[in-house]
Amino acid sequence: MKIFVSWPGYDPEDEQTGRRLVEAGHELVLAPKLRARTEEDVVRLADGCTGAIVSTDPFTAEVLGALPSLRIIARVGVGFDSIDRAAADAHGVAISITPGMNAETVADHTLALILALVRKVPQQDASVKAGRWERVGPFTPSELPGKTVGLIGAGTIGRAVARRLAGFGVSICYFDQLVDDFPGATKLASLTDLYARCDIISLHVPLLDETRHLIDAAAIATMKPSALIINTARGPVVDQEALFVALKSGQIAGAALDVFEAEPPDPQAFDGVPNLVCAAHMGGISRESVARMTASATQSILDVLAGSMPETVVNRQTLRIPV
Ligand SMILES: NC(=O)C1=CN([C@@H]2O[C@H](COP(=O)(O)OP(=O)(O)OC[C@H]3O[C@@H](n4cnc5c(N)ncnc54)[C@H](O)[C@@H]3O)[C@@H](O)[C@H]2O)C=CC1
Ligand SMILES: O=CC(=O)O
Repeated sequence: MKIFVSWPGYDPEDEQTGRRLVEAGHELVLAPKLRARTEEDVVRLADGCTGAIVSTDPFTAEVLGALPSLRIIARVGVGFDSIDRAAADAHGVAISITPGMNAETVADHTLALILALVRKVPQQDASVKAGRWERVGPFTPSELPGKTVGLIGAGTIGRAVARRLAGFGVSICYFDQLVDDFPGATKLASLTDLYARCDIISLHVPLLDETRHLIDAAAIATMKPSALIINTARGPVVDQEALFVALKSGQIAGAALDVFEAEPPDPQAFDGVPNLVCAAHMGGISRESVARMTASATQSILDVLAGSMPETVVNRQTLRIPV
């Protein structure tokens, strides 16, 4: 069977991944490395394929309707908001993810972004390289002990972030309707409460209808002027335009974005936006996590196409047509 591969971490010669698929009799259809693929790109490139190993390519209802051979989409990662689950259920397309394989990586990245903001690392880097030696002044950093960190979403990644923060002398609170048991962190009854109390607000929710633009102009207006926002969840959880307006006016103190409303973002959007640290959706990426996730996605493809339904398939209970 033909397997569409657009995940950039895929090595067709690797013994744990590409070679295993070929040895099992499958043919790899390697997508060209594009900055972003449109729905038309996916339909054209994955035409006739039975499996797909992907990152954030759009698998909308239209795309799924146009790819009738497809039986499994293996999402390398955990957030599968780029795949229309209801349409996949209706068309009998299994969606697998790689649970728990990049959570610690995202938590490391979140701490890196928090520390970069608090310690003003990017500004110091630019200043030293420009031949300056500014130690006390506008770039004087702050410190973490004594600060209050608010986690929105206390699932796998939120908790991994909290474990790391435990050594920094901060108070940790969180908002997550589904989580009551979170030793070392205080549950808050509302987001309003969290915005009012926290110095650092870190997002760890999936992108859902109710989390789209969770942080908007109205939410930002209730935060402390010293607040820092860190988004390693999904770009549309934050109203990016409202955030940039707030940073420019000094309504809040800084932000770090690993994810953007459109990826890759238009660099012109950053013009004149101060105290913004950016990364290229790198939260879940490390040498180690890429190897783990790619092997897991490969295994899911092999299992499903051999007729079994592994636990990595998130819609195994709701598929309306058996794969
Ligand atoms: N930047 C990156 O590379 C990566 C980003 N992610 C993103 O991080 C998200 C979280 O991942 P996990 O922690 O593994 O997911 P998870 O499912 O373990 O935890 C998510 C938590 O969010 C909570 N939640 C859902 N809606 C909420 C709301 N409206 N308000 C407050 N809490 C809410 C849930 O109850 C759950 O406890 C993923 O869905 C994905 O979008 C994940 C991996 C890598
Ligand atoms: O964005 C990455 C993921 O694992 O989700």
